[in-house]
Amino acid sequence: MGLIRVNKGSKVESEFFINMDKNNVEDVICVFKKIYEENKREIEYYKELESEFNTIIESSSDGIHVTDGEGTTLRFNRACERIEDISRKEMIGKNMRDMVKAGIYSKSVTVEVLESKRSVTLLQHVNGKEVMATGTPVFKDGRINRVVINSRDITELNKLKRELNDAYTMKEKAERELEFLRQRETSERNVVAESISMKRIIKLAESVAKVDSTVLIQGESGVGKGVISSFIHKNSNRRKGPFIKIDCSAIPENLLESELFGYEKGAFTGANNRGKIGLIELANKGTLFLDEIGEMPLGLQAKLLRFIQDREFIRVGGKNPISVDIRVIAATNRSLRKMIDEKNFRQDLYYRLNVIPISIPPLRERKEDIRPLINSALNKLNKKYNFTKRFNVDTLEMLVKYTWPGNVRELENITERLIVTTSFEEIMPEDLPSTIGESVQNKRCFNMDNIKSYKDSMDKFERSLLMEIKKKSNSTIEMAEILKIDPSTVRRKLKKHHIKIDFE
Ligand SMILES: Nc1ncnc2c1ncn2[C@@H]1O[C@H](COP(=O)(O)OP(=O)(O)OP(=O)(O)O)[C@@H](O)[C@H]1O
Repeated sequence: MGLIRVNKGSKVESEFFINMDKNNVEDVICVFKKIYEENKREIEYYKELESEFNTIIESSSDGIHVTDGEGTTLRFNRACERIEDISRKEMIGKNMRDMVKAGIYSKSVTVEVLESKRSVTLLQHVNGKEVMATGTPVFKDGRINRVVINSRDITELNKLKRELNDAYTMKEKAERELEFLRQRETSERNVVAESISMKRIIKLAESVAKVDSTVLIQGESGVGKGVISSFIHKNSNRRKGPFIKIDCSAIPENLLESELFGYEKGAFTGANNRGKIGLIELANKGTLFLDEIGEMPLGLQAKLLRFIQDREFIRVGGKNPISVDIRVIAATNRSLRKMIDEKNFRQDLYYRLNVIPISIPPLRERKEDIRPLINSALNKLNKKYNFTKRFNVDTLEMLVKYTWPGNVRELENITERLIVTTSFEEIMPEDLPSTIGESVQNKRCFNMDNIKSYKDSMDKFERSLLMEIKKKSNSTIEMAEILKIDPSTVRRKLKKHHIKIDFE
């Protein structure tokens, strides 16, 4: 027996022990002794490279999915698992054509790459998610050897896109509605101007609208100072800008300054800590309507005067002046001249405001406007309540004769009350509140100019008489006693005139 040592190959140093018996080989023992240092380093390098490669693939936040040339999954990184909500175990070794057949994927980018033999990007639906995937073929010897797919979950992105689109649509809708409401308001709120005085005011307002001069509108409460002021705005070049109305009498004195001029953060205790924009700033590029200017506290009048002179102001607690581009319209039902004499209104402010004075007369001085105003209110309210009510001629006559201390606002309120509280289509004089009936001296229930026939007049008289007596009675029996007729006759006549038997 002898041992022969053999060195074989260039990479591995090995020893062969051969057991020989008379020239015959009995046993061969082979011992691989040593790997060449050089090869060992090479293998370690490849191992390290593979581990680094795996780490990169696993740490990618985009999905990386690799299939072979048949579309069978070889690799499926962690991001893929998260994005597509499928575990690696379920994917490795599965063919993508089968996954589409099983309905897990809506379509497969791998299949499309294999068919088209080029890079493909498409939107896949996987487990209810929207996944944007790009597949790239890797060629070897002219054939596709691998398909590498990058995928990204765009469900969230699409959701945000949809929300953004919805927001845009809503914004456009709101703008259109606003425009529609503006137009409707102008047409529905057509300013009634039948009297010569109102016609003159409208003409003046139209020419004033073309310039930016400050306007002071004076007139009793409810005559339409607000209506004329918004008419000026709507007919001016600022019509697309804001129309900001400030009712100086409605805001408490201690809040008026910060409401008007705004404040900087920490300006006073209780102030919003981000500061607040004032109504004057909000009116930039538009019109500022200072209603009830007579109620502006004296202290604030000085600051308002400075603002009107320079179109610049400083927020409460602020340092830097802010400039705005606005037209100012002020209105009052008080005599500012008298207030100046009483030292309650600054004379210099009055002259700054009174550049273009407009004085709206009360309704009692422009009776021609009453009828069209009633008709306009009636149409508006009939539309609002879906009614078809109308005023009886005598009722209308009484309304025209009434002095309307509350002016147009009172007229609108009474019209609304009558429309809502009366049961019949035609609103009769008896339906009017007693204040109107009493103040209109002529208490006739019919108009001498409007007699159709004897019967019609007698009918009107009878109805009117019944309504008046009913107001004074608590039952049909009481009515019968006053009228000295039978209660059954009273009931029959009430029925004939459609008067409700509704005693409390
Ligand atoms: N000429 C008019 N045409 C149509 N409606 C009018 C007219 N004048 C006034 N009105 C209506 O009368 C009501 C009162 O008008 P407005 O508020 O403009 O009066 P005002 O003088 O500003 O009142 P206040 O002094 O109380 O502020 C509003 O509903 C308005 O639409």
